[in-house]
Order: sequence, then C-alpha cells, then structure tokens
Amino acid sequence: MKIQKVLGMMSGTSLDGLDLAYCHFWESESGWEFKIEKTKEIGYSKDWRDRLKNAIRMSNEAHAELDLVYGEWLGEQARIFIEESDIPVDFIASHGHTSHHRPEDGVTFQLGNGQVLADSSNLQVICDFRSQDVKLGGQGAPLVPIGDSLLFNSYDFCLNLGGISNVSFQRDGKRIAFDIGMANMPLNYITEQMGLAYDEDGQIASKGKIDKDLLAKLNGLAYYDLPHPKSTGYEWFIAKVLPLLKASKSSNQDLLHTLIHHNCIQIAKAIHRHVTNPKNKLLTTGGGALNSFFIAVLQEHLGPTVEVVIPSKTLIAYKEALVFAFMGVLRSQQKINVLSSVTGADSDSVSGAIFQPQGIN
Ligand SMILES: Nc1ncnc2c1ncn2[C@@H]1O[C@H](COP(=O)(O)OP(=O)(O)OP(=O)(O)O)[C@@H](O)[C@H]1O
Ligand SMILES: CC(=O)N[C@H]1[C@@H]2OC[C@@H](O2)[C@@H](O)[C@@H]1O[C@H](C)C(=O)O
Repeated sequence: MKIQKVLGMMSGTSLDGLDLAYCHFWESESGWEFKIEKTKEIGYSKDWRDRLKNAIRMSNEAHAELDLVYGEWLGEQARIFIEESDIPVDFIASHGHTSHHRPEDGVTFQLGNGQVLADSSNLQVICDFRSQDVKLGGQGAPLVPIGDSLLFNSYDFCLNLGGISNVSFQRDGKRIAFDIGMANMPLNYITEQMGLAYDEDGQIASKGKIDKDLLAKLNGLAYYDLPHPKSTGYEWFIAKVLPLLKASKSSNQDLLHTLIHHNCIQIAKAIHRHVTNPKNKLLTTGGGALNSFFIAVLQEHLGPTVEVVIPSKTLIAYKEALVFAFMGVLRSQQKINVLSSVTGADSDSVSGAIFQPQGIN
C-alpha cells in the first residue's frame, strides 16, 4: 500500500486566510482513504487581504506581479510549515487564490505562480486546476465534488459554506454539483463595516429581524433560477448583491439576519429540488458550519427530511485543502479529477499544471 503524502494549500473566497493541510492518501479494497495529519491556518494581514481583493481591478502588469509575489509568499509559508512540523512531503497541491472567474468568457485565474511556488518551496507543485475545464467549455467550479464522490460518498449531500455556498450529490450514477449562491461573503462585507472580521456564532445576526423588502429582492436574483451547471463568485456579489445591500436602510443587525435567512432559503430550495429519499444526511463544512445561528436557521428551513451533519472542526476548516491535495494525487496518477457532470465541460479531465523546482533556493 503506497501512501501519498501531500501538502494541500487553499485560499478561499472569504479571504480569511491560507489553509494548509498535510494529508496522507492510500487506496484500499473499498476505495480511496485519507488522513489529515497536520493543519495550519495563516490569517491574512490587512495588506494581503486588500491586495487579493483588489486583484480583480488591477492592470495586467500589476496582476502578473501579484501572481509572482503571492507565489513566493505561498512557497515561504509551505517551507515554514514543513520545517516546523518536520513532515515528509511528496508534493504540494495548491489552489491559489481566485482573482478572476468568468467562465462564460473563458476566464478563470488563480493567483500564486506555480513555478515560483515550486522554486521557493523546493518541492514539486501541482496547481491551476480550473483552467483546462474552462477551456473545455466548463464552469471550472466547483471542483471539490470529485472529493465528495470518492472520499465522502456515505453522505447524501455535501454542502460547503465558505464565501460562496455550494452543494454536491449523486444522481443516476453521476455527481451533480453547483454553487448555490452566497454564504459568508455578504456577511463578512457587513461585519467589515462594523470593524469585525466576522459575526462570531451569528450573535449579532440572531438579534436582528427580517427586512422583507430586501429578502424578496435577494430571493428574486436571476442566478438562483439558472439551471446547473453553474458557478458564481465575487463578480456576482459586487454587481448584483451589493447594490441591494447598499439600497437598504436596515441596521447591520437586520441585514445580517436577513442575509442568513436568504442564504438558508436558497440552500434549502436547491437541496429540496434534488431530494429523493425520505431521510438525508447533509455533510456541512466551511466556516459557516461554525456559525451556530446560521446552522439553526438552515436546519429550520431544511425541515425533517434533511439532517445537517457538522463534522470535526478540522474537517470543517480543511476539507477544501484536503480535496485539492487529493486532486493532486489523482493528477499525478493521470486519473480524472474534474467531472464534466459537475462543470458542464465537454469531457472529464485530468487537470492541474505540474512544476518542478529549478533549485534556485
Ligand atoms: N465561529 C464562527 N462564527 C461565525 N462565522 C464564522 C465562524 N468561523 C468562521 N466563520 C465564517 O467562515 C468564514 C470562513 O469560511 P471558509 O474558510 O470556509 O471560507 P473560504 O474557504 O474562504 O470560502 P470558499 O469556500 O467560498 O472559497 C469566515 O470569514 C467567517 O465568515
Ligand atoms: C472560481 C472559484 O474559485 N470558485 C470557488 C468559490 O468558492 C466556493 C465556490 O466559489 C466554488 O465554486 C469554488 O471553490 C471550491 C473550493 C470548489 O471549487 O469546489
């Protein structure tokens, strides 16, 4: 039994920080197995958060420069983590940070240059998991469903509550998945105005009340009626959601309360549409799983047919980094790691660019 030892690196849309998950993978008679051996979250400084957030508006030159500088920073973080944990690593699988995602225009870009990362960590790097799928006409997202299908198939549904919410499930022998809409992105936008990183356990939101007008407008956003495959991101938030929040006269408390109900209504709607069993287990991960008010409202909207299952804090926080590490393993073995049933691409693919260190450091 060969164990693959991989460092997965992930920076998500909520811009809270970089997740590092050192994982072991091996194949048994019952399929793929994994263990998350060591983890670390490196919170972004205000400077990094601002640079990554503003990448969407940068000139090509500034964007290219940021790609290199961020790749170097990722390499440094990997090096420090590996040294302090004293772990043998076969290779790094890095998602990077999405700066642009407009698959309809054939565009997706994850910052964190692979060659620079390989050189500064002195390890083989697999990255750029999305662009081949977009070239094949797919959404390039979500990608974690390959992991849901091969590592978490005992659950009826897998839900991620990051900046964006997405869901995945098996239907007629195929994995289906899509971005439902928002999760923490608009909540963090509001709490940022209040000088807070986020609303711990939804304490502020829980004291608010529903702004009915805003709720109706949010629920009326056209994205929700699009059929899957579909994916969304910061561009949609800025163009369609932010103007609605800015136009509302409600207090921050009421905005947070309304946004959580809105998110949960849309999540429940998306899941109910695909429920086929009387009882379903919904594995729920991503930072939103730590927000007890969000989870209580979600369970209320889902009702008794769908049970929200909250796993360990490690899995909540590091499932995405784990799955990108796993996608690296599949890539290194020339196995399919991006599913066209999820993304709508012309075909499944073995995605990810491979970079070898050139011994510069
Ligand atoms: N205790 C908590 N109470 C409330 N919210 C929390 C708590 N812990 C984390 N969060 C929320 O979770 C967010 C981080 O979630 P996560 O790390 O899953 O997002 P991400 O991976 O960046 O997003 P995506 O999956 O969309 O790329 C924080 O920004 C915060 O909004
Ligand atoms: C383009 C991009 O980075 N999309 C992210 C984002 O964050 C959540 C959601 O939107 C999902 O589609 C995806 O990330 C996860 C990790 C995925 O690909 O499964």
